[in-house]
Amino acid sequence: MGLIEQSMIPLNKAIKAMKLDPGAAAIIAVPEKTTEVHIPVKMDNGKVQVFTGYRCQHSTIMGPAKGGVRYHTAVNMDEVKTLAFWMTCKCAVAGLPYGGGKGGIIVDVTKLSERELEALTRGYIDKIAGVIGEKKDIPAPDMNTNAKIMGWMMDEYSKITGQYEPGFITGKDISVGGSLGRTAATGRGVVTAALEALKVKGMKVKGATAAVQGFGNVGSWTAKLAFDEGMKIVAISDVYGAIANKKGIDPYKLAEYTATSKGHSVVGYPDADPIDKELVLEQKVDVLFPCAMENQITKDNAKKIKATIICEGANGPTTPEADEILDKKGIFVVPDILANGGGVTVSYFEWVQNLYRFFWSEEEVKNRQIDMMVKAFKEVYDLTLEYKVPMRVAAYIAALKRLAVAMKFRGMY
Ligand SMILES: NC(=O)C1=CN([C@@H]2O[C@H](COP(=O)(O)OP(=O)(O)OC[C@H]3O[C@@H](n4cnc5c(N)ncnc54)[C@H](O)[C@@H]3O)[C@@H](O)[C@H]2O)C=CC1
Ligand SMILES: O=C(O)CCC(=O)C(=O)O
Repeated sequence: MGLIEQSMIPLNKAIKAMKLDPGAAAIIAVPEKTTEVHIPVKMDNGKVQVFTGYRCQHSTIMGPAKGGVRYHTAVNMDEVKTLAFWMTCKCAVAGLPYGGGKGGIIVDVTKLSERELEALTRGYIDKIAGVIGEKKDIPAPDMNTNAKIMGWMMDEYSKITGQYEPGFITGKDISVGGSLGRTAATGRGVVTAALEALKVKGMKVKGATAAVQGFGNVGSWTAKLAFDEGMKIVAISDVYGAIANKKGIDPYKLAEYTATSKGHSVVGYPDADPIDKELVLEQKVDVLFPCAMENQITKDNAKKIKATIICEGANGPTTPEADEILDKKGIFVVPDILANGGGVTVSYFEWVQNLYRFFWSEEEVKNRQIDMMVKAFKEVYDLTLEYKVPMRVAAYIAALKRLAVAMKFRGMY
């Protein structure tokens, strides 16, 4: 089954449970606009290489499209469309005045020099400039993109429009209009959601055990902030391998290690033992945080999962077949479109600050983010009780309720 079809399964369950109007359901099932571009880059060896990139605006029903840009070899149009659809639902669950968008380039960033990466980034913006903008579609970071790349994108777009354009992109460095708290925001939201889930399950936070898949932006900040709450991180993986320590891993020390390790990998960290990376998902822990990428928890490994709670930092880490298995096992799953909405929430704060040219303190950003996440969690949890559906379906119901009202008032159905 392709990613788009997979993503329609919980959506259709929500549509059925809430008896959504078929017209509204049909609108939400497809993206508004997709763009494919080809970007020639003069490489350091003097030869030209042409890269393929995408941008998809799934929806602008509730506001401009919003969502990150991914640099990865597995990027394809279906993936970008699905990620954009998830952004529409995520923004609606969080109550943000945005639709959903996403972009990506098929590229292995480890094979590019800094100059090639910058040329590719600027070339991508040149090609998609017509379909993005502060009031149209606002990009942000995703896998293998970061504040430096957002800065190049902002600079290129500002050159194209002939004016300073901080509000066209979020996840920027503070010096060019970024928001305090954005780098840690997705992890902070994931941990906020996990704390709410522990509360619902009547479990203690201090000493609760956790395993984290992925140690990039989302995984590393999830691990650090969970550690700050007193949780014990017993296993962590990345694309290269995994480490475990029953006594707990200090993610701050691990981040110091990965700052200079080969490929910035957790592999070789001296205060833990190496384990098979698949085993991270199978640890007997209170909370499992999948923070890498889609389709990691499948029908093959779901049976072996022993966590009490799964809190999804990544987008789409669990396949629909796995979801059914986890549900039967009674595992409490906090779905991606709720759990990882902290990143786009603080992106929204960044955009607001850019529009006003007035900046908030980190404390203000954090408090507002936590308030919004706790409210969204409660709304979704109440819907699980009302409709007797799992948290994932309840999250789609929360999103569809908002989208349906907006569509109605726009006269779309
Ligand atoms: N950066 C953000 O603000 C947000 C990101 N997300 C999602 O979170 C996930 C991670 O994104 P980032 O942390 O930004 O990316 P990143 O590129 O900073 O980190 C990705 C991490 O996952 C690891 N990884 C990749 N494949 C793996 C595998 N098969 N097994 C174990 N580890 C693997 C990589 O080694 C790296 O440590 C993605 O699904 C992304 O769409 C969701 C919301 C916001
Ligand atoms: O910060 C944003 O605008 C979007 C982050 C993102 O791409 C995501 O939540 O998947």
